[in-house]
Amino acid sequence: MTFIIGQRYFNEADVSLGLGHVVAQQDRMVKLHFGAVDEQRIYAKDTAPLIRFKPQVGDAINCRDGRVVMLTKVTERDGLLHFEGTLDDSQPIQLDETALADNIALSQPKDRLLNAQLDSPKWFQLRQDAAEVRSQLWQSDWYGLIGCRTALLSHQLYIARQVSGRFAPRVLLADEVGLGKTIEAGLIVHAQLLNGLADRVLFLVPDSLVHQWMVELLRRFNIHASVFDEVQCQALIDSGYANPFESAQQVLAPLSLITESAERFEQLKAAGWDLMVVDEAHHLKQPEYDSYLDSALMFDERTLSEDERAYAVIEALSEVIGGVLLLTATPEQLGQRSHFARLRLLDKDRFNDYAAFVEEQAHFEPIAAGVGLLIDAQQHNTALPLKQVDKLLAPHVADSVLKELHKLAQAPENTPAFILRLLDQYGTGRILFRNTRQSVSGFPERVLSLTTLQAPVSYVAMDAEVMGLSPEMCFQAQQDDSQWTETDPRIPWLVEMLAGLKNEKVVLIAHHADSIRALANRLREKYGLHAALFHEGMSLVERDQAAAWFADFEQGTNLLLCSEIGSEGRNFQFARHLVLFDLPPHPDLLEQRIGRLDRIGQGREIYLHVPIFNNTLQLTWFRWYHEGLGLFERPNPAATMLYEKFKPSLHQSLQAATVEQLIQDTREQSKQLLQTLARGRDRLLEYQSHPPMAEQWVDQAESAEAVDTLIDFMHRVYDLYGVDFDINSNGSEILRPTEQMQGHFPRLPDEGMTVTYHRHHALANETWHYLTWEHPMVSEVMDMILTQEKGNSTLVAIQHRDLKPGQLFLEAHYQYALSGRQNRYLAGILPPQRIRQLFSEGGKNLADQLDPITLDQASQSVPQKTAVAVLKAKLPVLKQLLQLADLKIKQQHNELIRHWQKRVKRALEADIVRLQQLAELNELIRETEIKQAQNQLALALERVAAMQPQLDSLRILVTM
Ligand SMILES: Nc1ncnc2c1ncn2[C@@H]1O[C@H](COP(=O)(O)OP(=O)(O)OP(=O)(O)O)[C@@H](O)[C@H]1O
Repeated sequence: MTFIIGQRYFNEADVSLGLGHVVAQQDRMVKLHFGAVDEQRIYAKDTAPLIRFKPQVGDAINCRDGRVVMLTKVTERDGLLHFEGTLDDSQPIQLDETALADNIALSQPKDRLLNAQLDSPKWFQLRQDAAEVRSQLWQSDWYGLIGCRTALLSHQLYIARQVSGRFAPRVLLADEVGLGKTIEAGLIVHAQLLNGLADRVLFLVPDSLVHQWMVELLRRFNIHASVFDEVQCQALIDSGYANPFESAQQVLAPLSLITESAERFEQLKAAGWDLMVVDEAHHLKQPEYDSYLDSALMFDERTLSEDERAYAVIEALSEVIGGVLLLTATPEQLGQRSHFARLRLLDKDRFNDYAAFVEEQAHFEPIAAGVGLLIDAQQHNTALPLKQVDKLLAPHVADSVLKELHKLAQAPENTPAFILRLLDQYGTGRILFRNTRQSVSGFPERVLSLTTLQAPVSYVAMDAEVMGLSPEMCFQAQQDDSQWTETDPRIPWLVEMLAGLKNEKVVLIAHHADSIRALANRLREKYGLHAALFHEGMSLVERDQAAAWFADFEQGTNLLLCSEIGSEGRNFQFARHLVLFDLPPHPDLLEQRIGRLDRIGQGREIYLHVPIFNNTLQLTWFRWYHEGLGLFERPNPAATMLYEKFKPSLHQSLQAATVEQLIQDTREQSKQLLQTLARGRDRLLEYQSHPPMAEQWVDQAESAEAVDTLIDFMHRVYDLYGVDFDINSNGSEILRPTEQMQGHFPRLPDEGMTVTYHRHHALANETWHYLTWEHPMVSEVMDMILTQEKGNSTLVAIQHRDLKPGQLFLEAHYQYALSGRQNRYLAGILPPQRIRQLFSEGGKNLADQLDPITLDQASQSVPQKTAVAVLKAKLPVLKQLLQLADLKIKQQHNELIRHWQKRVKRALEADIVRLQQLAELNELIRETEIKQAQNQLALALERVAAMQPQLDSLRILVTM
């Protein structure tokens, strides 16, 4: 489309915005102002959902100054429409399209009906059904959460539903490795986008995960995030963008893009975002230095390390961006204090005192115990132990909560709601979510396969402490000529093991990229083994190519050699053998490594192959990880705390007796700590992140999918729009455009496409499009149906025993819809309202007596010629009935608006009261959240007051 400033367009996806005009355009973007709702919107030119408004000679058009002009001539000059016409008093007038009113309605069912432009009843029916379905979708709590290509897993659905309904949510998603934080974040973003709670979303991820994120967002969530790197930024600047980040709505960028360039950071900060997602947030390290937010110092390399700068830029961004999702599987990797620092990014006021934070955790235990007793009683269907619970809670909760507890004696069915309230008010649940393997079942067994090897003489000669956990690196640093790969026995051990595993895929991780490079050379040169490599010395594209080569089961390699960066975020669950070529220097890193294979979708047991040198520090660490913490069997939530404590001893070369003591102490303290955590913090976190009732949500979500209704609806759409569809026996359908197609059909490529409506097929066949009520094709089809004129005027015959033949009725459907930004969220409370009127020839409104279903069932189509004849014969009476319909709606208008305002007030006030109550008890409720909710209410009431009826469709019914 070519856009000229001043041209007038409708947004076909939201006609309630009124008639917009082009105010600016640049390269691929166009900006419109919609005067009726005073909003600016920016669109990509090639996908803009805009329809040019082109009135014709004979049309009466409304001008901005309120005058109405009957058009006698329409011409185009320099891209703008010029009109000649007459005013009411027959005065001639000339004007151009810039003078048109902003609130012109798009479809004109009245004109079409009176001009005998009648559509078949099928079109009318489709239009009514689309309006009904859309209204239900917008009211559904599941809208945005069940249309993604993901299995419906209760722990993810629960978190996503909790978070996605909030304004500007700020949370830490901290599920254990591989439990689906990316999926949870994707669901939250998707639902926020669909519900109009966010438009501009920024994803900042480690360099090595950019490609994987891009693919997951697109493949699972239909989110087309634009990937930004330095080259892309420069290209956009060269093409005229002052700020490259303003060119796209959803941006995915490596965090390094802004930590390495002050200019890019400032641009990103100025680009305005609703929501920011930061992956692998454990890398953010709060600087100790005070004025680190000073932008001149932030980028001075002498002041901050890379991880500290990462923290500083995210802190600066989180001060200007409302919604923030931080993702990390290992929140405590750098210790409790650094965990606290990340919570501080989400809420500075709340997390300003570390000592208080630590102290607070101690009170979680009695509350968790109380919640536990209630949940147990629920699950086993036994009497609620109210006295016991009262005793536990009384010292820690408000009196109002205890009162509610006592009421459960009379109304035990309110227990689940009470538990939720308790969790909501007395934990970190609103801000921190963490699911663990213990609370989410179905993970594979881990099988440890340990091989102890004699260290080569050259290693033994080195000082154990200096040698550390990667002896080969230490050796190499001291040698010029000989290579460690020539003597290291791990290599022949590896080759032999690989030979035994034949066609299995194997991931090998070592701490250093140099170890990986040397190992790859040796395997290739001496043994003819070609492995894929994945390390920080490679470009992002090279890494993605290597991962893809490894993932290819037909022509790919079976061995992937990764440095530690391969141990984060990547999906390698198609493999089940992991070689730990060395041990990482932190228990969380070990968990990250194992998590590449031990993640959702694994399905089979995984094998951990660990070669360890006797008589080295490696053995001490192995025993400490294994016998002390049990880390090769399952994650250990106490590991970080114990690491902090025992770190000094672990780094020393130790006598055998001291090692035994160290391991015994670790084991005992781990046991105690785990028990304490399981009673307090972790238990509460577990309930908050995945309460038992979440299981039922999966069933609810499944029934909200309404797959059969969708299939029926889409089949009618294909029939009417001329799209060819073939149903296959494998659960898919093939859609193809045809010559008979009625204009453009959204998202249907010329070559056709394979689709499925079923989740299990969609998960198994990633090349098929997964059509759901939330899929862009389906949403755009509904937009198309509801905004085009087709189906807004029809005539049918009806045969019904209660209705005498020869009568005529006029059915008019008016629609009231909210307009403006966030209308989707409000639309959840007040979806587009349809007012139906049904008049007899005598002007009696029979809408309540004759419901639409009865009429639909009794109706038959009428040949076009007959319909036109009836219409002509009844024109005078129809005109009167149309006037009557308008009059009636005007009479009801104020009453309707008041009624809807009450409804909106009731819903939004309940939210505000709940937040205020929570704020008294739980500091995690932010003042801004309450203010936002109050502003939202004021805005909503204004929006409701501004609603105007639009005549949507008309049907004439003639009885036989
Ligand atoms: N609901 C789901 N449906 C289908 N696949 C899923 C689902 N949840 C997770 N997965 C798959 O499981 C793997 C792990 O999920 P994800 O990457 O979201 O976990 P994570 O917690 O972010 O992992 P990490 O801690 O390694 O960053 C991915 O391959 C993901 O696609």
